[in-house]
Order: sequence, then structure tokens, then C-alpha cells
Amino acid sequence: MARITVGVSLKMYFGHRAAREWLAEVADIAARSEAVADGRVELFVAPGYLQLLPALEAVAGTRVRVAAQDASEHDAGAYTGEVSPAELAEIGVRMVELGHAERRRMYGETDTVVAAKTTAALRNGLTPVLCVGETERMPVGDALAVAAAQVSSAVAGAPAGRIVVAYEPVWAIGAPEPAPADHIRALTSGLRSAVAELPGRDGSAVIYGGSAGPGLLTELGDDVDGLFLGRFAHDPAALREVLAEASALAALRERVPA
Ligand SMILES: O=C[C@H](O)COP(=O)(O)O
Repeated sequence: MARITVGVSLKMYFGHRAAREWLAEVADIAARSEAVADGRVELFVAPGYLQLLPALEAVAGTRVRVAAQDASEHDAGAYTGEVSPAELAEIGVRMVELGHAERRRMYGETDTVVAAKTTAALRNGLTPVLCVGETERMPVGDALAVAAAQVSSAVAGAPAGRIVVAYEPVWAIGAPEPAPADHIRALTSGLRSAVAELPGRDGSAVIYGGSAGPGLLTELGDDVDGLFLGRFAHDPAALREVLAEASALAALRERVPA
């Protein structure tokens, strides 16, 4: 199936009530989207930890997947303040964001930590949304080398399973605009080839994040498997637009054999 993946992280932008209201609107949008309902578009939402249970409740009966924004590398034990990937899976969370630029930069997450967390996620049946990307503007070849090395280090030694690679150039996160389309295309195409060579990663996807919003998916076309949105999906109407674009792109891919 020519699946397009669209994810949204709320980071820590919303309080509890605002998150619940947003989730209710997203659940309604998803329920009305044929492409989400039949699986041509995979939609996942990554709210804060305290918002996970209400999120699961809100999207029950739809195909929307709930993702955590991080998870421990340990399943259980004396790890104060950590959140267990085993418990996330137990409550119905399906995906987990790992190695986001903000965690790497502000919380000291190294490639080694991201690799341990990736192993733990896959061990527990969670699909890692592996965030990778260069920290500064650089030529595409150099940027690809950085991002591809982050991917291969994260999955080395991890159990087999699908991964979603979110290519997020750090300099384009929280910016007024996404990275230039040519840069994104070069990187997502290169990462697709790199992921295709990894054993045990069938069905994996490479999506783009970093100030993404309506219009970008259509501009990128076939060179990307979807988007990872932040601020520009806080307005549910913008997410509705992106899902319509994803649905059109999925339909186009079904008509044109890969
Ligand atoms: O998690 C999402 C990305 O970091 C993108 O966030 P942004 O679209 O607000 O730049």
C-alpha cells in the first residue's frame, strides 16, 4: 500500500485542557478522512505523557496512532522519573519519538542513548520515530552523512521492525519556514536508500519535520513518505489540509507503480 505518514508532536506547548480539545478535533478530522480510515494515510499524534491516556480515549474507534515523545531504555526498575516503553505499549501507545533534536541538545541524549532507547522500543513492539538531522546548514552530501550515521547507529543491534525516520534538520525546527524543498528531497531520498539497505526494516518510512505545514507535502511529492508537524498543526484546520494533501498523494502513488 502506498502509505503516507503524517505525525504531529505537541511537544510541551499545550496544557491539559487545550490538548484534550485539540485531540477531540483531530479525532473528528480523522474519522471523516477516508484515507486515514482505510490506512492509505497513517496519522499519529504525540502529546505529552499526561495527555497519552486522554489521547487514547479520544482516538478510540479511529486508526489514529498515539505516540509518546520519549521513553526509557529500561522496561522496569529503579529509574525515577522515567517512563517505561513496556507500560506505554501496555496502555495502547503504538509509536515513540526518539532522539528528537531538543532531547539531544537540552537533555544530553547521545547516539548511544538513542540506540538503547530504539532497542527498548522495538523490543516492546513500539515503532520508533527516529529523529535525525544535521545541526547547522551544510551541503546535502555532508548533511546526508550525518543523518544516515544517526540512523545506522540508532538501529545497530536493535530487534527487527519497522522504523519511521523523521529527517529534521535542526536549523529548520522552530523556524518561520521549512528547509528548502531541494534540500529536503535530497536528504529524504538518500535516507530512503540508506534505510532500504538495513536488514529487518521492511515497511519503514522517511518523513520530514521542521516548520512543516500545509503545501509542503504537495511540493515535495514522491520524494518523501510524509511529514512530522509541530506548531503548524496546532490549528486543526491546517492538519485537515495536510491530510487532504496526503490523501491526494497516496491516490497518485496508487495509480503510478513505483
Ligand atoms: O516535532 C516536530 C518538529 O520538531 C517540528 O516542529 P516545528 O514544526 O514546530 O518546527
